[in-house]
Amino acid sequence: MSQTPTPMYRRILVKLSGEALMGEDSYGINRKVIEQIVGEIKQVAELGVQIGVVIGGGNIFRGIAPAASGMDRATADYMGMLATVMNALALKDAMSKAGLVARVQSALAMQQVAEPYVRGKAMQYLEEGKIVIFGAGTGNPFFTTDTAAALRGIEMGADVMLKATKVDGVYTDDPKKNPDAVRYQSLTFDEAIARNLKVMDATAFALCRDQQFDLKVFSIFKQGALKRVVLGEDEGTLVHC
Ligand SMILES: Nc1ncnc2c1ncn2[C@@H]1O[C@H](COP(=O)(O)OP(=O)(O)OP(=O)(O)O)[C@@H](O)[C@H]1O
Ligand SMILES: O=c1ccn([C@@H]2O[C@H](COP(=O)(O)O)[C@@H](O)[C@H]2O)c(=O)[nH]1
Repeated sequence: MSQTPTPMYRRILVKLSGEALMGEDSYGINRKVIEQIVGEIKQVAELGVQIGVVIGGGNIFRGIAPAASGMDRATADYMGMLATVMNALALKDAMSKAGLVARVQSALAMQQVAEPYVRGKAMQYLEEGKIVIFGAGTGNPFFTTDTAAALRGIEMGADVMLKATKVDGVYTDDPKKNPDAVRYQSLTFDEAIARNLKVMDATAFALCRDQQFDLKVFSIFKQGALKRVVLGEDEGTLVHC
């Protein structure tokens, strides 16, 4: 009989790129992709790891995108936050279909659609083995869902933030734009900030650094990568204090 491997973490906060949900499409949520991502998360849930998820909204709307140009920035940011709630609902639906129990909590009040964010309740769900999806980012304009992920992860007492994105780690430059960029095995938050690495915004890096909350960046499109990260195997880039 094969033994269940021991995870490195008891509780994790996964930041899921909204853009990743598009797959090869130019907008929105690709059904196959969301099912595949849920499959990756399920593998980790089956290890008994407690999982919180913050989802981005870049596949639908960003406050700084061309579609928002000419708009009041705060209004555009609220639209971006609403986009993340749409993604959160789609993710919960896909999780339920895959046999996972998940709850959505929103940082913006919309009681007919999602529970409000209540820290104690979210912690209770995690203890019960339910996956908690945090929608609407921080609930404040001028922030990003990366910062929301750092914030919720720290509030939840998670062991680590796992940034599941389209690239397989942190590079010396954006690997989508610069083919000569080289991947880091690990680096410090101070290095990431000083080198202005755009894989995550500086506010999120600084919050992680100040609260000593480690970050792993890895590709959600690489099969089994999330599980390998959770098992402490060599995968992605570690950003630490
Ligand atoms: N130095 C770097 N190393 C790695 N990726 C980088 C770097 N600089 C920029 N990037 C880009 O950052 C992206 C990762 O960010 P992420 O997937 O979270 O995007 P996002 O804009 O926050 O998405 P969303 O808003 O949809 O959640 C990668 O797709 C990559 O192209
Ligand atoms: O705390 C937050 C989080 C997000 N926003 C707005 O939502 C979009 C989408 O989030 P991404 O992190 O880019 O995926 C973002 O561009 C902001 O406009 C926010 O205002 N506050």
